[in-house]
Amino acid sequence: MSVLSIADVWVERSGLPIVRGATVAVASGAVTVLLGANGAGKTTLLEGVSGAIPVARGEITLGGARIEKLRAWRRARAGLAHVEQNRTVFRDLSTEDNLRAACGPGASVDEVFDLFPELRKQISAPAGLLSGGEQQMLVVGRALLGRPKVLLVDEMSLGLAPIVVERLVRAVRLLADSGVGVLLVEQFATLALGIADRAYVMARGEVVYAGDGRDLLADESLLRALYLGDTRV
Ligand SMILES: Nc1ncnc2c1ncn2[C@@H]1O[C@H](COP(=O)(O)OP(=O)(O)OP(=O)(O)O)[C@@H](O)[C@H]1O
Repeated sequence: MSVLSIADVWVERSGLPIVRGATVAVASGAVTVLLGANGAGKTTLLEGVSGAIPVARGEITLGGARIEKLRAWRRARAGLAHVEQNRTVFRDLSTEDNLRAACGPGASVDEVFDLFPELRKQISAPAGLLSGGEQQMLVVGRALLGRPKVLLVDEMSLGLAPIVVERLVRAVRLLADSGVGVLLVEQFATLALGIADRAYVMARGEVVYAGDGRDLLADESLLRALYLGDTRV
């Protein structure tokens, strides 16, 4: 049973259809990866789902309720968290205060420190002085403190060293194991598929593959063909 269901969703930018009829299902307690070449429409789809930009057509259901017409903050309140591509923290606030500002009812900053012990060591440091990887951990941590049902994560690896990306991807897997439904857009395809339950590939605004993450990981030529947008495979 999907906690987030995206059905035949179309999203436009400057009047052009960028996402064309995408259908994606995200289950609780699972990692669903969304792959595709640059410009395929992954970011646009996530922004349509979170409400950052409007959806032109289609249905989005979160926990059984339709959300595609709600404003972004209402979708967030309904349990949808969006970690956007350009990580932003309150640079002058400490690590701890960044987290406290994001704490939802019943949530504790210790949950984030348990997931990312390296942040505990920087508890009093201004967030602007953290490394890129630590700032990304903080962004993910802030999102989880809102107790989301679903976490949309857009290329958290941007500009980070592979070892740090691996660390973040493992943490995302743990979040899913705790019950959150994760939709992960990631340019490190094999790394993401390594923790994924289900995978989708987009090409030129359309979903061209939907299937088991492990199947795709095991079939490199299929993955390559999908990235090139060859929908005949
Ligand atoms: N404001 C805009 N007006 C028109 N087209 C746009 C606008 N913004 C983005 N696009 C186009 O939309 C397409 C999809 O972009 P999007 O960022 O969603 O792709 P993506 O799959 O996330 O790729 P990337 O990995 O590069 O972020 C691209 O071809 C891009 O040029």
